[in-house]
Amino acid sequence: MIRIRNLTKVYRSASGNVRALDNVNLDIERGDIFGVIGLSGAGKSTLLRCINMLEKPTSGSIEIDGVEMTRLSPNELKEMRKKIGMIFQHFNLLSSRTVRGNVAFPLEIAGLDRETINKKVENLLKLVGLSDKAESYPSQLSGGQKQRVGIARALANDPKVLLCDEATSALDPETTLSILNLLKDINRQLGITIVLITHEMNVIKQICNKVAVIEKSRVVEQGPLLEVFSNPKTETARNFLKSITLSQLPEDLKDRIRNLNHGHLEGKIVKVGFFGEITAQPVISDIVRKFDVDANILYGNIDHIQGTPYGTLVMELRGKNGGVGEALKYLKELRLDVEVVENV
Ligand SMILES: Nc1ncnc2c1ncn2[C@@H]1O[C@H](COP(=O)(O)OP(=O)(O)OP(=O)(O)O)[C@@H](O)[C@H]1O
Repeated sequence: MIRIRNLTKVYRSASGNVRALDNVNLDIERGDIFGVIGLSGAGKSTLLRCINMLEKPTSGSIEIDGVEMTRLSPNELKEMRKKIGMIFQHFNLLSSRTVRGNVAFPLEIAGLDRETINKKVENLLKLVGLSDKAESYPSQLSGGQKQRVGIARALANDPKVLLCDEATSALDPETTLSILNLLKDINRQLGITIVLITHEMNVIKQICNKVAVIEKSRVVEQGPLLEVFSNPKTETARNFLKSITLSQLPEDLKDRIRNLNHGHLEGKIVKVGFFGEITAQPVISDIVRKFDVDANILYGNIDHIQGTPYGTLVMELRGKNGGVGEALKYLKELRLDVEVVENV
């Protein structure tokens, strides 16, 4: 569906050149919800904006449905852009138009007749759950409602692809979830391919089936979500995974750790992040047996990404003759994320 080859983008300015994308290759298939994750400045927005030619690539190829985007004439590009909807972090709505007027806007530009426009707008507002807000102005809407208008407007010309530029970054967690669920429904119901960029692993885990990790202008990992995060090969991917596995610990845990009745054995409080198959292995009883340590579980949580478990475990390990150190080494060899919270 979208085939990107050797895409390079260099911004040139008086203060010097910035290579925002360096030889990027990506394959996005029809029906994918494809997430691109990376830190600030990695090149995510540039990549998204190159897909619909809002930024002109310096070199390389972008094919959408077999059409080479970099070779289109201005008129051909205008037509092709109708097939590519886009939504933005700050919604980019027209403040002087009502919700209805905003959604109708691309249809008016496309030259459709009033009756067709009215009908389409009605259906779109129903799809995004805003039928009762048709006559409201953007300033009268919440962030989540504004993004719903953005989505309805992006879908007006029946696109095949929807590009989402940090679409939930300005929203609270609950609203984020409702917008992500709406995007998932749209993907399923209308068969629209979605490409989204984000710096938040929580967004990726919620809806994407495939992911690319972008680091300093290059795609360093890509593939099915579970494949990439079951066996992350780069520090960047590992850190994104840690952001959900080694998640925030409860406030009272520190007090509980402080109040533990410390014995005379050497001990450590360790936080272990796990993802995937490893949860099926009896790692705790393994370390107890192999290294003659005591394991006291202080906290644990478990969640699922597409049926695959992941989570965090905090435990107190105590032992003698270096047993705790050996146990930690063993856990790391199993590719678990291990962090020593405190020596006790
Ligand atoms: N118009 C521009 N002119 C010059 N440099 C630019 C321009 N747009 C982006 N850049 C630079 O290109 C690099 C990639 O920027 P880009 O916005 O694509 O990253 P990003 O991953 O989307 O970051 P963020 O999450 O902070 O938006 C950065 O170093 C940025 O400063």
